[in-house]
Formats: sequence, structure tokens, C-alpha cells
Amino acid sequence: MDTITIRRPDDWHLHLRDGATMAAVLPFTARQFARAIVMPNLAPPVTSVDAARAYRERIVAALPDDAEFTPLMTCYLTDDTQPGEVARGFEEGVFTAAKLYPANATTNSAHGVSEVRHLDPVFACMAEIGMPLLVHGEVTDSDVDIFDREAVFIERVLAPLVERHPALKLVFEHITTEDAVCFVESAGVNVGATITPQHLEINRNAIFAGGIRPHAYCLPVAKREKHRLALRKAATSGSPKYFLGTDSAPHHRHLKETSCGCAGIFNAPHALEVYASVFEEENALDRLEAFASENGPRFYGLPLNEGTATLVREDVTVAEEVSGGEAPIVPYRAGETLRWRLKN
Ligand SMILES: NC(=O)N[C@@H](CC(=O)O)C(=O)O
Ligand SMILES: [Zn+2]
Ligand SMILES: [Zn+2]
Repeated sequence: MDTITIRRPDDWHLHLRDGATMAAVLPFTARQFARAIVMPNLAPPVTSVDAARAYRERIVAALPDDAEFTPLMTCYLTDDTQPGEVARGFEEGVFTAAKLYPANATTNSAHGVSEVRHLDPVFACMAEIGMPLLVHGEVTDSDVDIFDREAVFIERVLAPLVERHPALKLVFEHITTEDAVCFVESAGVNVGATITPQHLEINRNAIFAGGIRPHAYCLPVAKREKHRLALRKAATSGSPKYFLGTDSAPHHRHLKETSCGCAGIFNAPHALEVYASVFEEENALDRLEAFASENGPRFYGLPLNEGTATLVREDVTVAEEVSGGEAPIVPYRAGETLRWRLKN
């Protein structure tokens, strides 16, 4: 098989940033995906219906003329979030979901939630109206080893949360461990997960291959090989619980290549091609469409896209860097050759 045509895919986890950076990175995603769940971790974060509406307008205004792309907005939950604001945003079609960042877990999460249980009234309201909760699943205690933060989060925060709100639609975002796969498997149909291209391709060795590799660093950090294998198995299993979420997280080159580099991998330019290679390596190309284009909208209760995307078996070399507005950004697998090319 040298060509694959699938229903046009969506990205269920994306960072677009704002301003000139957003305008520079947006065309990459609009070329690959019909819709994307846009993360709200701007500075300051998107915590209100008005802020999300304004951000959505800035994104739409920055789209290339020929783009067919719909941004789906999210509400950043803080200790002060009121159920009424979240519900109003959902009912007015501004918020598609709400995002839970444990305070200080990742980029721009200083305003995140300090005690998850305190937001139970918000979660109860979301369960009632069928609004999905998206979770960055890592504890932040400095005494927990960074490679254990996802597994400990499941035990201390996520399992109790799901038990308290059994009907809540919940997406465990960018899962990186076998523990997360086991948790998702054991939970009800209302619990799903996104999986990034990099966590299917690299394990933690990639961060230290011959020296320190800032462009392989994201959060949650890549784990041991056995976890990568569990993620590949889950993504390609055909289970409707797993769907495509790139977590493309652009940071300018100088903010990655420095003594304290930012977390985040910019994979938007070739995310679909990378997923296709993974599915091919797992002999599961026939399941790529479900993962990329069907499981996400079905979980969210949104219509499937009408158009198609075609991948051809042709080498494509990833750029060494791309323009990121004020400064360049280094894409995932910069300078390397990929085996599939998205045609359009
Ligand atoms: N994934 C990352 O490493 N970084 C993301 C935040 C996030 O998704 O946790 C970012 O906004 O840069
Ligand atoms: Zn995250
Ligand atoms: Zn993210």
C-alpha cells in the first residue's frame, strides 16, 4: 500500500500560543487537521467565556485564506472557577471542554488547581451537562520522582476523582505510562486518553542521546521503553478510548536551548505522518482512521469530518527550524526523514 486516504483527522490536544507565534504555527495545524482542542495555558490563562471568545476570534483571524479549520476552545480551571461560568461557556458554544492543570505541573500552570477536590461542584456540573474534563495528569510534589509523577497522580488524584464523579467525561491527556493505559482500560466508556506522536516514538533515552537534547523534552517526560510499547499497543488496539492529541507545544529555539529549557515538543508540521509510521510499524494502518478521525469526535459527541486526508509513501525531510514569529522554532525530528507525506 503506497497511499492511505482517511477521513480528515482532528487534533484533540494542541497549544497554539498567541500573537505572532500563534500566527506562525497555526498554518501547520490547519494543514493537517480539521479541528483542534486549543489549550488555554496562555499568560494570563483563558479562564472566562469572554477571554475564550476573544482568543477564538484571534485564531480565526490569523488563519490562511484557504484554510478549513475550526478551533475548539477550552476553559482553564483555577481554584476560583465557578460552575456557572463553565456551564455558560459550554452552553453558548464557546467552551468545548475544561482543562485541569495541577498548580505548577507544566508550562504556564502557576494558576492551576491546588486542591482538585475543591472543584467538585464544577465537576458535578460538567458531568450533568456532558462537558468533558481534560486532565494534565501529574502530581507536582518535588519529593515524587519525575518519572513517577503520572502513576502517582492516578493513585492520589485521578482514581478518587473518577470515583467521586462516575458519569464525568474525562480525557487523560498525553498519557505516557503503562499505568495510565491500565487505568483507562479499567475505567468506564466515559474515560478516554490522548496519545502524542513523540510518546509513541521515543523513550527517555532520547532526552540524553549523546548529550542533553532539549527538543526531546516535554511534560509528562518520556518514560522507559516498556511504557512506550504499552502506548503503541493501546493506540493501535482499535479501542475507541484512545485518540489523536499531538500536544504540539511550540517554544522558541532560545527558550529550549538554554540552561533551564522549556518543556514542550513542536510536532505540528508532520504529526500525522509520524502517527502513520507508528501504525504501519505495528501493522495497524487500517486502524489509523479510527484513532485519528473517529474516536475523538465520538467521545466528544461531535460530528465526524466530511473531507479526507491522503498520505503517500514518499520521503519527506523535516525542516531544521521554522519561523515562529519573533524567533525560530525547532520542530520534532528536525532534519530527519519521514516515510510518509501528507498530500494537499
Ligand atoms: N507538554 C509540554 O511539555 N508543554 C505544554 C504544556 C503541557 O501540555 O503540559 C506547553 O504548553 O508547553
Ligand atoms: Zn499537559
Ligand atoms: Zn499540552
